[in-house]
Amino acid sequence: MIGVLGAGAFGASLAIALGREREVILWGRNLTGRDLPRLPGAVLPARVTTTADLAEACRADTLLLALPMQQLAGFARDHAAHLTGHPLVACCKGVDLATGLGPVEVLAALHSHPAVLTGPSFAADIARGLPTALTLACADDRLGETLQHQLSTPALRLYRTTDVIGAELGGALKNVIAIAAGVVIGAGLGDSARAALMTRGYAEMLRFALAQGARGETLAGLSGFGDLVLTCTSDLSRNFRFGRALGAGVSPDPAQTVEGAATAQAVARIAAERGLDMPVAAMVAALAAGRIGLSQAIQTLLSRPLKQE
Ligand SMILES: NC(=O)C1=CN([C@@H]2O[C@H](COP(=O)(O)OP(=O)(O)OC[C@H]3O[C@@H](n4cnc5c(N)ncnc54)[C@H](O)[C@@H]3O)[C@@H](O)[C@H]2O)C=CC1
Ligand SMILES: O=C(CO)COP(=O)(O)O
Repeated sequence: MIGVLGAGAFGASLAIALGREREVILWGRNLTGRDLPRLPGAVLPARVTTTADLAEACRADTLLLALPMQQLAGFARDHAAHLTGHPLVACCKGVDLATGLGPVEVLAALHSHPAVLTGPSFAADIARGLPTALTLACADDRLGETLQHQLSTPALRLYRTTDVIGAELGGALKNVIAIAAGVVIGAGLGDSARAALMTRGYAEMLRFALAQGARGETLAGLSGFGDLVLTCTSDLSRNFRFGRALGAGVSPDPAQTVEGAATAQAVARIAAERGLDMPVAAMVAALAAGRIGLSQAIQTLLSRPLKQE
């Protein structure tokens, strides 16, 4: 039995996808019956049971944590007694603002080798049974292989890596670049500018991740390049839409989970501390926090010194 903790859009979609193949229990703190308010119209398969009782959900063996990144540390701390010892798979994308840690490091006190599931995967697509491929990263490759088989379905193909840092940073950083891509489109700068921004943004992702010990090929894979392309080019992305609203000078929807906004603050701070050049992340952090306006943000990007690619 697989437990999915968090019944927002992504947790619900994973429960639907996995529940087509095997027994799943879906936990949400406000879950009532089988209603999925973050995934309107989606229906849970019969093999998915639902609960608002965390102890009941934690009778499952493997636990998938599909919570917003900035809630993960508090959740792990508050519910350590239920979570400790289970194989844990973090399904969130971001960097914890308070500590600068990724999801796997945040969960490290609860299991010796937490895993992370990341890559190009809109909840709406997953729930409809549309195909995609994801990265399952676990430092313990034997556990990673077990999880890979447990969590793969005919529509969800999981590729395995032991490069946890690379996988989680790819997922975290692509959201920051997606906000910037949204700004470019919202401000009417065009598709060519977006492609340039994505390319320079990818260079930033790689620079930051390599400095934290990631492998370059992980960033070039599903969890980095793959998710960057998806998120920077689709209206389904909340990070892209958030940036597009900023670029168009309208207020973003405050009800949406936009991981890249807090992650940009964390990444910009770490980059400044370590002397890493991350102009796109710094711009997104300043714009999202209201420290600079739109014209200054665009000017910052366009006035970078001329240098070798
Ligand atoms: N929606 C998507 O297409 C995808 C989302 N993700 C990632 O999944 C993570 C979750 O995102 P979504 O499910 O989309 O967000 P969401 O906003 O749809 O749902 C978040 C859920 O977490 C619950 N929650 C928030 N704080 C909590 C807490 N302290 N304790 C218990 N429950 C809490 C909320 O009640 C809500 O049900 C994010 O890190 C996101 O980047 C990853 C891939 C795709
Ligand atoms: O991570 C995602 C797709 O892989 C979802 O992106 P958003 O959080 O921007 O909607």
